[in-house]
Amino acid sequence: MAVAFLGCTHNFNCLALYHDQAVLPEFRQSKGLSFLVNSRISRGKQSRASMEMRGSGGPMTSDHSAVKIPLVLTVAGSDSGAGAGIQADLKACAARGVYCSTVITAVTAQNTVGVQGVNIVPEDFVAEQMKSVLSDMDVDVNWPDNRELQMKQVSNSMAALVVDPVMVSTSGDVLADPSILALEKRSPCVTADTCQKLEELLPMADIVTPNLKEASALLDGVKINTVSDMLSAAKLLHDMGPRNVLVKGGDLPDSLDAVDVFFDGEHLYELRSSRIKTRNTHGTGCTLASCIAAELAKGSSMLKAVKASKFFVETALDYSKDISIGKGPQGPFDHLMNLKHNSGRQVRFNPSDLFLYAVTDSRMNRKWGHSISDAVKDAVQGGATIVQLREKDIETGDFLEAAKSCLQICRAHGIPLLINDRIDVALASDADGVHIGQSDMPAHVARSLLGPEKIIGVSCKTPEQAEKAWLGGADYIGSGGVYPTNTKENNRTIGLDGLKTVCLASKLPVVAIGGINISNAREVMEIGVPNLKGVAVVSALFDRECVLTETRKLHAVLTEATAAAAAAAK
Ligand SMILES: Nc1ncnc2c1ncn2[C@@H]1O[C@H](COP(=O)(O)OP(=O)(O)OP(=O)(O)O)[C@@H](O)[C@H]1O
Ligand SMILES: Cc1ncc(CO)c(N)n1
Ligand SMILES: [Mg+2]
Repeated sequence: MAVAFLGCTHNFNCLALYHDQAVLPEFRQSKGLSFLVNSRISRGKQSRASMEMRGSGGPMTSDHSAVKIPLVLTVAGSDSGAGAGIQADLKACAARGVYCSTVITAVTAQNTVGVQGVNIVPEDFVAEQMKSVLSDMDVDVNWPDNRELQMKQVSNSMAALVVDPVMVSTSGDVLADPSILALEKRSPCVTADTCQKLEELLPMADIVTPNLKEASALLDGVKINTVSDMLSAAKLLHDMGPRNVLVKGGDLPDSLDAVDVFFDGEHLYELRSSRIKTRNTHGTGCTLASCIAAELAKGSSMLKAVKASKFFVETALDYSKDISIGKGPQGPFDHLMNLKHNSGRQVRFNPSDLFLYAVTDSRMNRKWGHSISDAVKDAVQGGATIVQLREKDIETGDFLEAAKSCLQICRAHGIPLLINDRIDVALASDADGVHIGQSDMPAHVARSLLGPEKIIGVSCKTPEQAEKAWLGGADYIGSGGVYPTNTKENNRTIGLDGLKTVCLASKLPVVAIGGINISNAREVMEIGVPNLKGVAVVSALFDRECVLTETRKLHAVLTEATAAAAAAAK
């Protein structure tokens, strides 16, 4: 049968799924195995441009109303503790902006202590779930009765296939075959038959992602204790047929880094990230695999998907390193990176605070004989909705004193005060947060220092920087220079187009910055993207004799521009 996925209008929907023995009945021994099938981007049907457009919220389909969403389907086991398995896949895909449907192959009774039981879903019912999803969710599949044809159908209709050969978790729990669990988790924990059946699947995979124990099991028990062993294992696994191999080194003994080895059949890559010191690593493997699937579904190439996914895991582990869920040795982590926000933060950042964003400049204040606190007072009274102290040539002690007095002014008006770059000054003064640039402290480090309640803004000129800011836990993006400016040396101008590109690429609220004043603020607000929340200005307010008057004028321009935009949208 002609496979509709490749030929129909839906062909830039990508599906990822874990296969299981229900569609591969001959894999009976491997009941607990889960396999992830993914998008065929690497096989190159879609144009990258169309994938990117879809990833950013467009384009519309031919009926002009529906927004196409990248899809992932996982076929895997459920983890009642919700750190790994299906639950990890759902959270990882949600965090990556991809829809995930789920076919459940096994239900585990599991928590942070370990796996207490496994209940296998009958093969027929796994097949029924597959049929329900595949016959409906944008993959136009004609579902055959014959199991072998079903397997072919699934393989053909997916854009690519990711196989995560789940057999042994980091906790040491055996997930490959329930009969082994009943035998007190003895070692070797994976049956030869399981490996043999998996071998049959590998040639179909676009990538296989074993951890150290799983790689060893697939290679007849070969010892993998060093990075050099991992490199050899990746090559040997590649000989078993998958297009790409990722040997995950989360459990590598005595390793200061978290090292994974990637092999595409030609080049070997050692992918290193910092090893986060935390008990909360349950489900890193599932998360990595589903994140790779999600990135592929968005149109990424394989290596880029793997790198982005590794960075995602590292960032989420770092964010979650001090959360406490469960009493056992291996806790879950927070894929969406907002649990601490919700439990701790009293007043969440309000994006409308970005409306008129005043950024101070000591040189200008000196020129006009204004003290920092007088300048801030005038800006606040004139209608500034947030203030940032950007003091480049001031002693630390003076900066702290200025921050404290400005904080009193801002608090009295109920508006936030941010500190540029200096996390120490923000902490010492108890300011509301910081604004950081690309060469300052990375957002995720700032977040871990400042905790969940402080506001973090990051300057971004590109969608890639915006993505990193979001992953790092930023609350907003400052994007520019929109126009040329003298306030900042060597600052590349990105123009209104560059601003719009960053806004469209991010879910975060954005404030425009760079050369904005009362004569051009209106055209900035008129670019017509909902997450552009306001303008940030320096000289338009502070390189003027009367800060109060200038702020009032700019406030009026912005109010008019937003009212006009709202009327036009109706
Ligand atoms: N402490 C850590 N800090 C940073 N990265 C880590 C850490 N632990 C694991 N990783 C990364 O997480 C990913 C998953 O690797 P791991 O070897 O733990 O898989 P796994 O054993 O299949 O996971 P699990 O069984 O816990 O779901 C890899 O990219 C690995 O480098
Ligand atoms: C259901 C399930 N799948 C995978 C893993 C691997 O972490 C786990 N612990 N539980
Ligand atoms: Mg692990």
